[in-house]
Parts: sequence; structure tokens; C-alpha cells
Amino acid sequence: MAGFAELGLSSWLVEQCRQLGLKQPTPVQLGCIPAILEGRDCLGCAKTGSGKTAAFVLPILQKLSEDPYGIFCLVLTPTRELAYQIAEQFRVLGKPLGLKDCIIVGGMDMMAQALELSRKPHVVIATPGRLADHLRSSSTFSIKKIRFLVLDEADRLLEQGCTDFTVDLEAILAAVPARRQTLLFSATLTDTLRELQGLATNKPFFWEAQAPVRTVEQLDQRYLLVPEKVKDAYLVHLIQNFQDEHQDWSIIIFTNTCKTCQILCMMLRKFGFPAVALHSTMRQKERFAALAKFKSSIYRILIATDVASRGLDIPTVQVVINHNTPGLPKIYIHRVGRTARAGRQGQAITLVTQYDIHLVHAIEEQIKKKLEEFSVQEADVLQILTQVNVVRRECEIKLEAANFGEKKEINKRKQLILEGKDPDLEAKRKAELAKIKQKNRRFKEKVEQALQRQKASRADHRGRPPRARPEARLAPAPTQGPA
Ligand SMILES: Nc1ncnc2c1ncn2[C@@H]1O[C@H](COP(=O)(O)OP(=O)(O)OP(=O)(O)O)[C@@H](O)[C@H]1O
Repeated sequence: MAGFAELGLSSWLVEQCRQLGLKQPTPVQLGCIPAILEGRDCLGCAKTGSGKTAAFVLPILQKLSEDPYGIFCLVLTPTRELAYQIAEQFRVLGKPLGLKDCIIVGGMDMMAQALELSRKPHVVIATPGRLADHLRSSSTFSIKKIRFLVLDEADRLLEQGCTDFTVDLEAILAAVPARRQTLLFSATLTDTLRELQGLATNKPFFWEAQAPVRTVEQLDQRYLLVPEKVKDAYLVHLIQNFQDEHQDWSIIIFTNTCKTCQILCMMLRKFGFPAVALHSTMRQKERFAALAKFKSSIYRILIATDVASRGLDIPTVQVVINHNTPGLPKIYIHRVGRTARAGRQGQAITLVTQYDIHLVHAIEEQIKKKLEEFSVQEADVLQILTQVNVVRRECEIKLEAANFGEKKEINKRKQLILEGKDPDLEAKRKAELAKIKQKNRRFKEKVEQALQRQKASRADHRGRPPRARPEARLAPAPTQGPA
């Protein structure tokens, strides 16, 4: 198998890899590094934890060492934490170059960032919103001459999710040169391939890992069917068992809202578990502090919303628990990909209520693998049921008294003012964006319905009725009220 040197990387970079313990290139690195060194655009789609970051960082550093100037490379990424993680990889691998990098993300001081940008760093790693703000408000830097544009988690940057990057991306794309190399990476790139291909037009090289299953083999994937009302008792039971059976452990629990995230964190702490929360309504400094404490195992449990579902590389994570079944299979793929990274073992347990069975089927269809049932001693769960429900209620009351929702609004407004924006104008802009999104959604739905009708009428023509939906594989468990 080819080593890093055979891929065309210089000896100093091969030595950097060796020092970091990267002995052999991973398949995505084997595929993409030579193409990037050749000057081609690249779309790299490989499973979570397979080394996509180094697949773009290494060839960029090589090209930078041949012709160093600032700003040479711009990396865009959907979350702030991920921006810091990517910067770290550039710093470590590019140390012999004396690499200057600059991180441009929301929630941090804008003036300090503007100053850093004006010093022409070699590499800028940014979230789209904040970089677009700088482009609109400052003329002290330029990205007109960048040689590389990287979109990490490219499909997320292009989709219209709860944070819509499209307007900011347009502003950024208008400011970068047409003659550049564009590199797009994600574990779920194929879902938005058509949109992405429009961005990478310079002899694009598409690399996709060929595998029958879309999640990693070393990942043990389970579901646990739980009645909605007793979910938290199951969660406490799972964690207690895991803590009893393992010495050195770390768990990430994903939730669907910031409020649930906060309540679960309070609740688990009341039970004496070392838990810390990470969600978008926390101040940025608190977010970084929480992640740092989890990474250094001061806290063993990270309870997070989907701000942590993509890209974060924390090798010690052995288990991912989905407190809610993700509504989209690709969110599932990224969430469970926080464990079993770089060849390690890992386990993912998804709590599934009677209302979520169709979501599990959609996930299984996408990942091309059936989840197995995780069994627990229900009698043990019943024993703690009342206590868990009482503690949860106490936490809810405490959070309501602390005006969590209101504080969230106030924090948002404060942040906007700090960023030099008018909160009311921003609210108007958001409302307009939401309207456009809703219009787009309706349009998409109409198209889908028309396609369905076409399909059905074709099936009628052939005299075959459309296929009936398969029976739900998971039978709903009996609902159990709190004792
Ligand atoms: N050639 C290699 N040999 C061994 N380990 C590697 C190699 N390349 C990268 N790694 C390690 O693998 C881990 C995962 O890499 P990385 O974070 O780049 O994954 P990814 O493919 O971007 O995952 P995700 O899709 O979740 O973002 C990192 O800890 C990284 O240091």
C-alpha cells in the first residue's frame, strides 16, 4: 500500500504525519491527495472518522509551502467548534512552515477578528455567517486571491436547514476568485451532489468510499423501544449500567432541542453523573469550556444538540445515545459517527418511541443496515421510574423559573448588538428568509406530489397496483404512565 511519500507529499509533511502517528494514508487520503496536488477540484465522500480533514489539509500545506502568501486558503465549516478543530490540524501539521491561521466564527470579538484578517493569515477557517459579516463591513482584507476554497461538511453548508447558510455563502462566493481549487468534503456528500457539482468545475475529481453500509463496520448500532413518557428513566438506567461496567468511558447524548439538552444535563447531574451541556443558546465561551472539559474527561457525559453532530473528533467517545430518533437519516449518520472513529470500536443506542418507528425504517434504508434491539432489564428501569420523573419535573420548574426561553431571546439580542447588528432588522430578515424557505418547501412538495401521481398512473397502466407499504417491523411497546 502507498505511503504518504508515494502520494507526492514532501518529506517534511511525511515526517509531520509520522510524528502525529499517521502511518499509512486512509483510503480517502489515498484517493484525494494526488488529485488535489495535480490541481484538480475534489469532492470527497467518505465515512465519518475516516480522515477527511487531513485529506485536504496535507495537500494544501504542500502547495502553500511552494508559494506562501496570505490569504492562501479559505475553509468554511458549519459550526464554530469544528472551525477550531480544523485550525488545530492545520497548526499541528503546518508547524514547520510557521503557518499563520485565523479563525472567524460568530460569538467572538469582531474587532479582534478584523485585525487578524488584516494581517494576511495563510489560512482562514470560518463559519459562513461571520465571514460574510466581515466581507460586508470591512475592506481591510481580501479573499480575491485565495488559491483554495474548502467546504467541510459541504452538504450541510448548502442545504437549507435550521441555520440557512445560502445567503452568506453567496456573498462569500462572490468575493473569491473564479480561478481557484475547490474542495468539498462530507460523509453524506451524495445527498446534495448536484448542487455541489456546480461549485467544483475545475476537472472535478469525485472520490466516494465504496461500501455496502454507510456507517462504519466497528460501530454496534442498536435501538431501544421505549414509551415516550418513561424515556428518561431508560436513559438514566443506560448510563448507570455503563458507568458500573466501564472504567474509562465517555458518552455523547444527542437531544432535539436546547431546552431538553439543558434539562437532561441538570437531571443527570442531580443523579450524580458528570454531565455537561453543549447547545446553541449557551454563550460561545461556555460552549468552548464545556467541550474542553469533556475532551479532557473532566466530564464524562456530553449532552448536546446537533451543533455537535458533525465533524467533532473526540477519540475517547465509546457510546452515542440518541435521546430522540433523528428525523433525517443523514443526521443519524453524523451523530453516531462521533464514536467508532479511526478504526476504534463504538456503540450507538437510539431511543425509539412508538411515534418514531417510521424514522428508524428510513434510517435503516439509508444506511443499508438493520439496527439491532438493545435489551434492558425493565424491572430495574421501573424501580427508578418515579424518582427520575420527580427529578425531571424539578429541573423543568427550575429552568422555567430561570426564564430559559426569555434568556435565550435576550442573549440572542445581546449577541447581535455586540456584532454591530440591529436585532429588529435581523428578525425581519429572518422572517423573510423563513417565508422564502416555506415557499420553496411548498414548491418541492408540489413537485414530489406530481411525481408520485405520475408514478402511480404509470403503475396503473402496467396493470400493477403500487406496492403496499411494508408492515412496521417494530411493534410499539405498551405505553406506561409515570408511577
Ligand atoms: N492516516 C491516518 N492514520 C491514522 N489516523 C488518522 C489518519 N488520518 C486521520 N487520522 C485520525 O482519524 C481521526 C478522524 O479524522 P477526521 O476528523 O479527519 O475524520 P472525518 O473523516 O473528517 O470525520 P467526520 O465525517 O466525522 O468529520 C482523527 O483523530 C485523525 O487524527
